[in-house]
Amino acid sequence: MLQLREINQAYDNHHTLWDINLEVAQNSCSAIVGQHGTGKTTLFHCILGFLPIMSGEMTWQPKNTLPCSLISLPSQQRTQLGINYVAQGSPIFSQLSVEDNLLVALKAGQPSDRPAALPTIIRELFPALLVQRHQRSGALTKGLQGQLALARAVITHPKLVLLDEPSEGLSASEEDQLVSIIATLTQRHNISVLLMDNNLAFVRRVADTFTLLHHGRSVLTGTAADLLRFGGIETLVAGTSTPRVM
Ligand SMILES: Nc1ncnc2c1ncn2[C@@H]1O[C@H](COP(=O)(O)OP(=O)(O)OP(=O)(O)O)[C@@H](O)[C@H]1O
Repeated sequence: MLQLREINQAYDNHHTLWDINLEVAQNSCSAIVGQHGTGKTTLFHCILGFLPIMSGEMTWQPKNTLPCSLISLPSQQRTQLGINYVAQGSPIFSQLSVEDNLLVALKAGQPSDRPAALPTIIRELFPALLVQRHQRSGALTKGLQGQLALARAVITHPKLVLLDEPSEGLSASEEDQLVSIIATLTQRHNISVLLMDNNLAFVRRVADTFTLLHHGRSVLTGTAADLLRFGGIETLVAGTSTPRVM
């Protein structure tokens, strides 16, 4: 549904992304891994339209629609096409209740005369948030704040959601919940996921495919099972070795 071909990007004269190819399929979760400063955030920002690219093509084609190029579209139009984003650190309105956080996100995505009730996707995927719906959001655990940020992003049924380091700081049980939520999003709700995360154990559990970025280049792609086959990815992602596969 999203296809990137030969994407190049530079901050002034600092060439950051080099000939990046990437595909996110319908009903799938894809992961980008790579050491700090290798260009993961920059790539996300190019997809979201926050940053211009120098060259390359980005084609958007959800199921049963004609392909369109994202390149010339401003970020707001990309959101309207169904591309949503959860930035790092679970961005929420911490002074508002859980329910108000969700309703604000819902109202932002639909005409104001619609009744404001929490949709099924929230009831089905985030039962723990419903239990705490009157709680001040800033008082939630880190894991539930992450769930709330994700719930805000999917409440309007986007087609693709980009997640920045979603497993960061989660306990084992919070990570289990997130794996299950993402599987349900992709398989039952037709919302594909593109995430960046260097927690490779998490990536193996949650993703169908991965792309390894190294110094702004995609040096390895494969299925999540392939992550186990290639030795040394942990040290590469941690920045303590150089890639053997180019
Ligand atoms: N606004 C900016 N202006 C100039 N250079 C930038 C800017 N943002 C990032 N860079 C540079 O671009 C390169 C890629 O940074 P980026 O943040 O995309 O990497 P990352 O893989 O997301 O890193 P991290 O895992 O630490 O978030 C780095 O060399 C960084 O210093």
